[in-house]
Amino acid sequence: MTSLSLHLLINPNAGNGSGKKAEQLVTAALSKKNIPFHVYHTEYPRHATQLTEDLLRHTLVEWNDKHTGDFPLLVVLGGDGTLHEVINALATHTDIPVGYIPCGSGNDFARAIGLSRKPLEALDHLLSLSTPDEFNTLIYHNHLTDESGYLTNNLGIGIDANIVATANKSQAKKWLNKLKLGSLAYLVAAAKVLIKQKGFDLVIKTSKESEHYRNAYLCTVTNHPYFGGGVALAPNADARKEDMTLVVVERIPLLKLLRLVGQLLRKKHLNSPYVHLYLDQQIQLTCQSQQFGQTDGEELGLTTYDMSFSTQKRLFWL
Ligand SMILES: Nc1ncnc2c1ncn2[C@@H]1O[C@H](COP(=O)(O)OP(=O)(O)OP(=O)(O)O)[C@@H](O)[C@H]1O
Repeated sequence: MTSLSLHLLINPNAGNGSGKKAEQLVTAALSKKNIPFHVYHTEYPRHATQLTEDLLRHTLVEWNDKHTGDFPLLVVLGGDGTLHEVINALATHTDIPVGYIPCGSGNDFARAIGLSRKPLEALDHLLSLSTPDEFNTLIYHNHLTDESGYLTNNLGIGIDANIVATANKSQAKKWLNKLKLGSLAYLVAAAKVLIKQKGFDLVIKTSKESEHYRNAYLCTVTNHPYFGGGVALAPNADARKEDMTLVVVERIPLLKLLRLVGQLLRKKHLNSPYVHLYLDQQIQLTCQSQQFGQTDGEELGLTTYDMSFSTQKRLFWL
């Protein structure tokens, strides 16, 4: 078995404080097992990026099964947002493996790859491995700004991103977070913007087809089934496969929309004529009106889009 030295990058606030609890459990278990570890806490948004870049300069190395001594493994304790920052900081270092102990609110990536959301079970799994494994991450390139980004989950334009932006702005989120009811803020935000979100013009292109939607409501490019904390939007998507999944949902009247939400929660939405699914290794989308966007649950703001997507394999210690 590979001997490891663990570098635990912890967001104590993830999952309304679950990060802190996970830290206590994990560090106690590691001390008991005499496994060496170092702890780094994120103190504010984007701090995980900075901490990873520091570790990249001094500590982290590419995977090599001939490595002598303890292999320095970066392990993220946080939610999808913290993992997103780490993966982006290591974007050009795909052979540096990343371990993960999920303790966020949504934990969609963990759900997708079948990783336990119980910290000690995830730790046991991590310690049972002797080599890393490859999973696909998504890369988006924004042709308007010439920027690229890496995703473990999805990029969404429209209602999902509007909900994220509205929840983050709301005063209610602050006190709901204090009451450990942060997820309720998203439900409240959803109720607020479900009708407010108007249909928008969207052009999509894959290697096989192109389509012009005049009344899009949700447009999500994803690597795996889940979004929004366990909603199986693209039930057949798989982070081990090269194909990405694009889901477009059309804006429909409220009653039909509520019915569709019910179908979505029962995984019956793919039968709806208003839901369109594309599986491809090349996806391009253009939206010329300003719409909310989100990447792995983090806000992209209110902007226009001309983006192409591809996948990239990276090593995870999972
Ligand atoms: N100490 C901190 N205080 C406030 N925000 C932080 C802190 N550390 C990290 N963050 C930010 O918090 C955001 C959310 O964190 P994270 O995704 O880990 O938890 P979550 O939102 O509860 O989980 P999920 O994304 O799975 O729903 C991240 O974008 C990160 O930048």
